[in-house]
Parts: sequence; C-alpha cells; structure tokens
Amino acid sequence: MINKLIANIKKTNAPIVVGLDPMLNYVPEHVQKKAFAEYGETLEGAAEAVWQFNKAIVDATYDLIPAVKPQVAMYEQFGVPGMAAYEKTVSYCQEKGLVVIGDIKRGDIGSTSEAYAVGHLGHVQVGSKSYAGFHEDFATVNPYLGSDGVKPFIKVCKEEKKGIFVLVKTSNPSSGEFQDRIIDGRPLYEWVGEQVAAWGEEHMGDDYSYVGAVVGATYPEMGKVLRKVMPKSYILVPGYGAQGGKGKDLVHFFNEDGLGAIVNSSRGIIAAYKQEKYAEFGTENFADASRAAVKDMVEDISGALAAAK
Ligand SMILES: O=c1ccn([C@@H]2O[C@H](COP(=O)(O)O)[C@@H](O)[C@H]2O)c(=O)[nH]1
Repeated sequence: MINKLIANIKKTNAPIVVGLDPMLNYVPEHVQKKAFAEYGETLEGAAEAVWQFNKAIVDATYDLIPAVKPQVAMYEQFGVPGMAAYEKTVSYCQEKGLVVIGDIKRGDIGSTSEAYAVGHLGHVQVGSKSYAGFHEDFATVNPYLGSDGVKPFIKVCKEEKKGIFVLVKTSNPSSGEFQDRIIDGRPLYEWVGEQVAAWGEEHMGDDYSYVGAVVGATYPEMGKVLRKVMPKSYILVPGYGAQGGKGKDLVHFFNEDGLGAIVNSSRGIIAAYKQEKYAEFGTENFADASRAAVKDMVEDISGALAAAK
C-alpha cells in the first residue's frame, strides 16, 4: 500500500490527504433535511446525512487527491449506523482509487491490538470463512503501550501489504506534556521516532517503509528533526489549515526526493463552504468549495516546496 500511496501522490502531484471528519454541523442543512425526511432525526438519519456529505465531497475531489483520512470518532458518535457509514465511506473511496487512512488511533495490550489490527486492516476468521471488517489501507496507531501494542499491527500489515502511521509528535497544543519530556537527554518523541524507523527497516516497500509516523504541522522544527530520524518513514502531517499549519512550515517534513510526507486537512476542506474565501459557492455547492480548497492547498504546499529548492 505504501507503493500505491506514493504512486497516487506522483499521479496527482498532490502530497495531501482530505480528512473526512463529518461533524453533523458541517453537513449543509439541505443534506440533513433530505436524510431526516427518509430516516427521521435518528442515528440512521445522521449516518445517512454524513454518508451523502462524504460522497459529494469525494465525487468532487477524487481526481485531484491521492488519499483520504476518515476520522473514526466522527462516525462512532452515531453508534452502529455511524460505523456502517464509516465502512461505506471506506469502500466508496477505494472504488474511486483512493488510498484510505483510517484515523483510528488504536493500541492496547498485544492480544487486543491484534483484534484491532485484524478488524481494521486484516481478515477475521469465522468458521471456514474470512472477512475484512473495515478494510482500510492504513491505520493510525498509538504507541503508548509500547511494542506489544504496535507489533500486532505490523504483523497484519506484512500479511496484507498495508501500513500504519504511529503517533510520534501530535499537533495539539498539549502534546508536549508527555511527548516533549526529556529522557536520557532527548525528547520522548525522538525516542518514538527512532523506534518507528527501526520497525520500518524490517518492513520496506520499494523506497519507503510500511511503518510511517504522525507528526503535526504545528511543530515544524520538530518535524525537521524527525524527518532525519526516520528517513524511510512516510510522515502523515495533520494540523494544516484549521489548526494553523501552512505550506511554508512544511518543507522540512519532505525528503530531497520531494516525497516522504502527506499533509492532512479536514475542516479546511470539508467545511470550506463556510469560509468567507469560498462563500461565492454557496451552501448548495459545498462540494465545489471543497474542490477549490483542495486546489489552493496543493498550490500552497507545492509552491512552498518549489521555493525551497
Ligand atoms: O496529531 C494529530 C493526529 C491526528 N489528528 C487528526 O487530524 C485531523 C485534523 O483535522 P483538522 O480539521 O484539519 O484540524 C483530525 O481528524 C484529528 O483527529 C490531528 O489533528 N493531530
């Protein structure tokens, strides 16, 4: 899958991910109304609204982008119907040729991590049959439990040729409370980055490893250091747009080959129609506003990379 991700990035010339994080208040009223008319103001109605919203955005952007990142929490909040909408979204994006990064942030004791890995990236055996539950191409993994919690994911990735992005330095304001703690002279995020590189060495695609890292756009100096610590790991970079990250902050997340990083924006793309900059599209044409926002994001990042050469 890392090879497919890179092929998609090269094909679209767009090192970006559209985050499918559909809070109900981002879904335009006319989409909600239609879903509620059919299913009522129920979890099913909310899930239908979310699914129709996602579909419109994917239809309007899939030719411009290599990948999407649905955030599972946004679906889980709508219970079982929400999780059905999550799976439907994953399937639809894959049909459109997109790589799907499930932002699930899982990690537990070994046996439990194994079940998460099987459910999201692998196949579960039921008698003589086997099923792929959520079948994302990549998943995000929380390494706080140590290698016991991560290795089951790597095992499944190896079997299925899929990948993971391990949380190394997250984009949120309080991420430093634990992640920046100095241990034996170096911050914890560097220790985790080093371990990501070591896990990745044993699980290589053609040029990059199956084991990537999450590093927030909001910490560009740390991104620069971590790029060097994990030269063969792809970095998933959240924090662009709504959290303040800009193209010019991101050049050091990339390698000399112009690869090595993929930048996520969720609210900045899916709720673009709410921004003044894209107001001309109107609520009815929310998906066209998302398309324009994708183009602007690609231009911002590509422009910054070209200027840095
Ligand atoms: O360090 C992290 C890790 C994950 N995220 C996730 O990315 C998106 C960001 O959404 P925006 O609307 O573009 O801010 C969201 O799904 C987070 O859970 C992150 O922000 N930072």
